[in-house]
Amino acid sequence: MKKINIIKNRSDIGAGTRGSDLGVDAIEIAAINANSDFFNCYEYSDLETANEAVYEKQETLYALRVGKVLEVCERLSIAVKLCLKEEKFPLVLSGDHSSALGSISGVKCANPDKRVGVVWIDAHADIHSPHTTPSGNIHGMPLAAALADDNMDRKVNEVSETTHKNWEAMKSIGGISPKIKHEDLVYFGVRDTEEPEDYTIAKNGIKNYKVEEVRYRGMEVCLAETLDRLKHCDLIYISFDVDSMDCDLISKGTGTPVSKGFDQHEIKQIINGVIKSGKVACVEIVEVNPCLDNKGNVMAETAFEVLENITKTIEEVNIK
Ligand SMILES: NC(=[NH2+])NCCC[C@H](N)C(=O)O
Repeated sequence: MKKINIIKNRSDIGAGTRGSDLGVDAIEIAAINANSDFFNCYEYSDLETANEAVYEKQETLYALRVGKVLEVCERLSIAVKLCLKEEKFPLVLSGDHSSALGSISGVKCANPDKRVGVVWIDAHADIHSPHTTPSGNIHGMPLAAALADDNMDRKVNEVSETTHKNWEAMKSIGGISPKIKHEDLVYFGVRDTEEPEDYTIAKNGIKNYKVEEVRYRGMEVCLAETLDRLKHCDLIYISFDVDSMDCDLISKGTGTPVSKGFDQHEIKQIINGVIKSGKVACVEIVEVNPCLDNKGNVMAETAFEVLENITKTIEEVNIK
């Protein structure tokens, strides 16, 4: 059986609001307060961050702190790759969602000949490039980097030479670019996008299982379709951004909260359903921000509930 390795990546510099670096510890505190020894049961590694970059003067306006985000993604990529090479299962807990580029890169670099699919559970599409971003925040860009797709048809920003150089490096972490294909990406819960994102999603026929669609057509049907869409993929990476959940129902403890999302039971069903395919190589949980929680530590508590539940499924599928 593959051993689970928890990678704690307390990096928040890809977000516009500080505090998601504390998300990992908030989840750990949620576990301790629930009398769970979860975090004492698994091997873990702490990734070195570059959060001091928040104090630097910003020159790369359309990819804020890009040099440092690149550094952290490279580090995470190596950690995930090593973990997979050692036949372990990387369970990644990150701060902001820019980290997903590191995890996807790690999965791909450990398996350069394999086709990697992505299930992205999020309120946001995170498929901007520096050329289209409305904010400059790189947590809105990891998928564009993994797909190596700048969406130049919808270019709105003039990017500087430094931004360009670093963004090109982001697209080619580990020397493989692109890491994934558009048809191997499936969204769940995306409901807060900008026009350039809508354009590229439509142009490339990327499927988004909206909250209403999942409820109307049924989870089973949507999961079966997802696995069918990803049938040509050898491996699957699952990214769970907690803002995919309904911020009015759960909590606002995340950088960019959005209403009308999933509840935690639906999230467990999605993640467990995909894990049961036996193809999942890595799962990541991101964007818990306890500084913004309007209900104490509820977002982290909910993330822990999901984490504990899906870990059981990872172990069950592993045992078989
Ligand atoms: N991972 C996230 N929370 N992403 C939010 C992105 C929001 C917006 N689309 C932006 O690019 O700025």
